[in-house]
Amino acid sequence: MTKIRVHEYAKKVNRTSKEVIDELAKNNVSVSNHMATLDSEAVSKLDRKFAGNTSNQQTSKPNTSANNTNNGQKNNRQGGNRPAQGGQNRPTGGQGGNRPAQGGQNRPAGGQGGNRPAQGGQNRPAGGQGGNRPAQGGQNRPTGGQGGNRPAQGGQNRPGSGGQNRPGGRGGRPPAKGINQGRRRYRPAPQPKVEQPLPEKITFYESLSVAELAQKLHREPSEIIKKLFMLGVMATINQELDQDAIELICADYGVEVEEEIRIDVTDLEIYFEESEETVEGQTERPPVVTIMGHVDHGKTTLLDSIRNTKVTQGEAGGITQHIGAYQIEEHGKKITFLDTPGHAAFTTMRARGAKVTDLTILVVAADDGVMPQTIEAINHAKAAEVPIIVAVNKMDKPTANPDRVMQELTEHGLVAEDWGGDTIFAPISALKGEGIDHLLEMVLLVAEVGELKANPAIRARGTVIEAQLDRGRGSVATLLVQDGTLHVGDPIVVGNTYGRVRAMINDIGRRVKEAGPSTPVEITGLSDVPQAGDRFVVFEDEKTARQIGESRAGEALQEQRVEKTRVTLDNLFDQMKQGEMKELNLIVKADVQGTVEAMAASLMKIEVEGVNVKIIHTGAGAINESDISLAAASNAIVIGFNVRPDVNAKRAAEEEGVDIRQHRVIYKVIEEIESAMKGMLDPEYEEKVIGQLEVRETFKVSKIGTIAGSYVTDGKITRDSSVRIIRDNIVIFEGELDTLKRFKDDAKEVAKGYECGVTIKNFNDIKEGDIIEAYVMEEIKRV
Ligand SMILES: Nc1nc2c(ncn2[C@@H]2O[C@H](COP(=O)(O)OP(=O)(O)OP(=O)(O)O)[C@@H](O)[C@H]2O)c(=O)[nH]1
Repeated sequence: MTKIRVHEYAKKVNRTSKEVIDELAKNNVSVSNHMATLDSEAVSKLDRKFAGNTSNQQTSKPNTSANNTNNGQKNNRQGGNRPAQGGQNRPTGGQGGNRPAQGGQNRPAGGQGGNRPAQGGQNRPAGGQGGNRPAQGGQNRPTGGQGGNRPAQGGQNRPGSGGQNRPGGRGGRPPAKGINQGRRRYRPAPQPKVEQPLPEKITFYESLSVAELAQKLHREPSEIIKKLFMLGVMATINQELDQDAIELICADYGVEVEEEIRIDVTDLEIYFEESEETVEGQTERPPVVTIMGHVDHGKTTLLDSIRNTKVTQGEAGGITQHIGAYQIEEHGKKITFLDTPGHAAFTTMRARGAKVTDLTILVVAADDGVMPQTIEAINHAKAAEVPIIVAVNKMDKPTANPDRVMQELTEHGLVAEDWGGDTIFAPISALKGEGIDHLLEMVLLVAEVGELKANPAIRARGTVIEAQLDRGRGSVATLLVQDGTLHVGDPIVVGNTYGRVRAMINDIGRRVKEAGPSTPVEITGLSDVPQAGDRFVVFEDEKTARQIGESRAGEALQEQRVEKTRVTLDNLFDQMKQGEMKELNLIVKADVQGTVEAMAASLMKIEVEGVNVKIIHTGAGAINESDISLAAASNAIVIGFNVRPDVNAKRAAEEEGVDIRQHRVIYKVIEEIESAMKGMLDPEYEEKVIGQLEVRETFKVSKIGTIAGSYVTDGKITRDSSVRIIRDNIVIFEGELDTLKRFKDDAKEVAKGYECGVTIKNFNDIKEGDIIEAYVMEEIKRV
């Protein structure tokens, strides 16, 4: 037998040389040092002490892990050291019990370990692991190497044993991560769910989906769906619930619900609403007056007369600038006049929802009496609910007949005070400046009754009177401050534009630093040119103004794309159904007054439940721009009987989306309105050109006629198309397609780039070079 040295034996039994030497000493074997050789007797003595445990000793030494795995599986002592490890040692019934085959006992000692050098040893500083993994490789994986790569195998990883099995081994991998089996097994045991308490109150905006409601109530969506089901509502998790459903569910849980009201900060109108803050501190403000009337009755003369007599006092030649509005002082009280020619501005502004006028002066020439535009003006003012003062002008003229004016106006609902009515009539001569003072006093009187108030302490808000692009100064806008005080430097949003008030000029061309309620001023500093009638609002800082201005500009662009839904006969019924229409406003124009009256009377008789017909204006003569602007402002339909819209009216109607209906037979008008109100208008069709063909050859076939061998140059042609034959840019025939063939077969349609044979019903005179236009009639969807 070969001799073995002390250190060799020590190594073999995994002890230190010193331990071996000590043991030898105990057995009275004396050795000088670790290099000493041992005889067989000494070895057998040592074996009694060490040999039986060789493997144990090896595995139990954490630092000698390289050897450990070899023996791990059959190592009994290991269990003692590491209670949870190893197949044999599984104290937890679940695992061990489930996997009897796993333990090291079942395996030939060392077999596995031998296959898995990489596993236990190097990767697992805790040497015992080798013992922990009897199932690896051996059982499940015949190839040991593989086993080594799959540290999470086996029952060891089961809940409860996992921690023990993985004393930081696996080269630092978190337990079971990245291993499919392991992942599932590591899932903590399902715990009974603790229900979160219900909230006391929830809020919502417009609607909530089932999932959102569940989240707000801290409940599972399935629970909500069940409840809805019990309430007779079948819902899915993404289904939107309306207010009723939300309230029902919340009532069931005893949770309070509140609908959020969100304010659209970009809607400038909201800043015009009175609040406690704005009402408190309100003081009297000057009235804002417009002047209306028939052509040549003296509007401009009156405006000039007032301005010259009042504004220029002390401001000799002061008016260098015309800003579209001016302010005068009468008896210490100010009056603001909107100096806009005619009533165009008045109506455009109202069409845009701006109410700027507190009262209107209706100028009627005493020598001419009530004329069509006088009536229009009355109707405009009435529709806007603005009080009217009648200025009976040209009283200086010998032909003046104020009584006639009074008489005529009575027919339009304006009855003079002297005659028992409540309309103020002021006889004037605009040219001579007579009666102006009295007129202004009357204005102040009406204003007083109106209790016009504003709060000069708040941030300014108001309306654009006019605006344009000035070469030198950029965007220039005349604003009427309606509430608050406007200052130079104020961050401002005007319509869809914004900026900072750079400079302010008042109505007499002076630079001012601030402008209070009812004051017109011209400002510069806007990023773009606003439109007359646009609202403006001052904001606390420039950032807010910019944000709101920019988002309004974006919205405006969007809106341009989606045309405004004005009432038309086509959408009337829908609007009625949606409850948006209670009154159908009509403007009736006809060739002669008699017809106008007859038509108005018949229209008034139309009875359809839910809607009243209201005729807001009638007149003899062509449909003009003023009719359109009144219609746009009042959401009315214009009916023309034997009259047509003039060019401007046509353009305006297109721009504003006003519906004009032209007829020649009275009963047709009545019928159309009535059926529109009942939602029974016949469908309307629109022609849609779908393709174009070029005739390249023709063939005459007896019995069939002329076949046009054609090439589709654009779009397509379908079997049911109507066709138009165009020769030298002139339509020579319009009719139906008879046959459409590709080679010899009938074709349903032939697209661009293909040839086809075409015959046309009742038309054989087709020639080479003719163009065939194919079109279909499509039903127009009613908006
Ligand atoms: N005699 C007399 N003529 C007047 C009076 N007021 C206006 N006129 C004259 O009537 C004509 C028309 O006056 P304007 O002020 O231009 O009338 P308007 O209503 O502004 O007319 P349009 O701007 O065309 O709508 C002018 O020639 C005026 O001089 C008045 O009080 N007496």
